[in-house]
Amino acid sequence: MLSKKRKSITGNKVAKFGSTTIKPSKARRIIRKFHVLINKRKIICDELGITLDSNDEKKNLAAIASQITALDKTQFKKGLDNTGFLKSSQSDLPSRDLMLQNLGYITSQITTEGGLATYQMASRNGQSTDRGGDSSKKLVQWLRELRTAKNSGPALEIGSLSCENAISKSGIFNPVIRIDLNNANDTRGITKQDFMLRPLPKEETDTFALVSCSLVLNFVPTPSERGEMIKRLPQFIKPNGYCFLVLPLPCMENSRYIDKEHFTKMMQSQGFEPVRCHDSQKLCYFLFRLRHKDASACANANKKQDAALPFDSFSKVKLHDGPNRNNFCIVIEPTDTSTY
Ligand SMILES: C[S@@+](CC[C@H](N)C(=O)[O-])C[C@H]1O[C@@H](n2cnc3c(N)ncnc32)[C@H](O)[C@@H]1O
Repeated sequence: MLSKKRKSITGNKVAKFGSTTIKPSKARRIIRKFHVLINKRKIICDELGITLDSNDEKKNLAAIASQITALDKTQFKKGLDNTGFLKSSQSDLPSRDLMLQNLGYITSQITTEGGLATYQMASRNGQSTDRGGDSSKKLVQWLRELRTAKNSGPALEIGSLSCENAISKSGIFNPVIRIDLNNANDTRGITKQDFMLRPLPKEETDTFALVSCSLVLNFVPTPSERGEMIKRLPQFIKPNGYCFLVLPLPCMENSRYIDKEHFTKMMQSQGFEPVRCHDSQKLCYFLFRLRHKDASACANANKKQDAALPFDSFSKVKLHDGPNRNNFCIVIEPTDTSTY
């Protein structure tokens, strides 16, 4: 019997991964919800003095559980039991009780909905269906246009969900080292590692011809942590090596605090020059090449060329205003030159 391709009610293909099948619209909802939950949790935990310094969900949940007893277990429990709480109780100035209740609610949502594993399953669905598929196809297309040779050296893919993507199959990079906070998808091909904790390369031979960071920066919870990730990137890349970055289009097109021009200046401050940029319906793709290894030297060189450019650091500055804009932001703290 011929197997029929499954479609959702809107005509979009329904993706199947292992035994899990979800519609693109549901995948989008899960991704959005997870981002909202982890961002709100970070804000509340900062306010309550609860330290979440791990990207390991189990450790985060254990940290909350251990510290909540000292704060107020009753309020936290109220939140845990109260489905739909977050929406109904939003307030500009949440009281401590409200924060604890919200934290309880967020914790229950993250736990019951499967947390990071569910989010990654939804992201994999996104890769193959409504986002136009694997984002590294664009990277490979660009590198072919740039006549990049086969076997150009090793690549590092941060936030990897599959060993079958174009970046791994093109033959341009060898080997492709794939890392992710959670390697639930492929325990052999993807190493469980937090990029922020990956040891810095000691020798240039340990660096990469390409670092790919597709839809990862938007996953990082706070503006300054995103900035720290950007600052780390050049340290892993060979001179003239590439950095491929992908962000959801609204982060670049519709934010109060960032746009493509501003983001490009941030990357330039870290020694990168822009090579390619492309918008699809939902995503914004960037390819940068590393020119200067030393960000402080690069900042000074750029400052001399154009004194108006704030190249040392990028704080939270409103660039665009309007009711329908989002608050996606990246903050780059001044580089501590003593560490160079
Ligand atoms: C939306 S998924 C994107 C996956 C894929 N690269 C793509 O383009 O579809 C984001 C992934 O980034 C991973 N991630 C976020 N921060 C990370 C970090 N510090 N180190 C490694 N992986 C990280 C998350 O675990 C998640 O699987």
